[in-house]
Amino acid sequence: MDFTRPETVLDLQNIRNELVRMEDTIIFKFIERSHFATCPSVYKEQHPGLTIPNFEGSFLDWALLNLEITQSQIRRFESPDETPFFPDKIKKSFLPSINYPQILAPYAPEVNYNDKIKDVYIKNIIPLISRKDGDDINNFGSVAASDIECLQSLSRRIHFGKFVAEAKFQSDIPLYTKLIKDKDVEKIMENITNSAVEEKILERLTKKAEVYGVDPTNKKGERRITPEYLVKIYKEIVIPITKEVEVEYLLRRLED
Ligand SMILES: O=C(O)C(=O)C[C@]1(C(=O)O)C=C[C@@H](O)C=C1
Repeated sequence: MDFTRPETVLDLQNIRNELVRMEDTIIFKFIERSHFATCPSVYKEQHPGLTIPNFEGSFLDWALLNLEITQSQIRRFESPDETPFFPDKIKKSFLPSINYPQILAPYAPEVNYNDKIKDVYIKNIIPLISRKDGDDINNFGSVAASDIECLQSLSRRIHFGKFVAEAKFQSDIPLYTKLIKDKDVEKIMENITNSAVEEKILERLTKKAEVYGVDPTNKKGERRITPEYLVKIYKEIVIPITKEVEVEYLLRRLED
């Protein structure tokens, strides 16, 4: 997807193709995380043995924040498809800015579901994809590094809802203008929902998890990711939060 060419970015078919490609990224990131135990200590603030000088948050927060500070300096978050977890703490790059054309509405960076994504990832996704319950002291760094990759992939996928929403708005401006003026959240939700597309996604994910989730040379047929869990994560978390992003983006679309 070329963010310097708005016509390609707002083509709903192109957006959906990009979402399909992101499924592969997310599955492989989950498979990486599945080699480790749940490691609850990584997510606790001020955890004994894992306290970080002059820092209030968890080990994961510290790692994610410091990575984002570095990534912001190489312009990661200038790209309209990237949303930081620490928008107030990232820095300006020393590189010249890339002048991306304005594709989304100016308030788009304020539509940020990363706190919710991080919460639900820790509470609901980690228990489904980890190898076993418990801490694994020697792997805290690897776990945090793997979590960051899972979180950034989920965040990019879910916030792509902004492009979907903009494309849908452009495809029927009179309809969405009316619904937005009426603040009719239910009707907006109904209009952005395409159940056939959702079903196709879940069907495809089942197949992908069956193929990618198992090492074909493993005689025991052990699974690294199960189709049921992957479908559950998409059905109950990824798609619903993407739709929340779409609705929040649309509700503000008539702002000056
Ligand atoms: O493809 C769309 O039209 C979207 O809005 C994206 C998405 C998704 O999250 O994958 C969300 C809502 C639709 O019901 C179908 C799919």
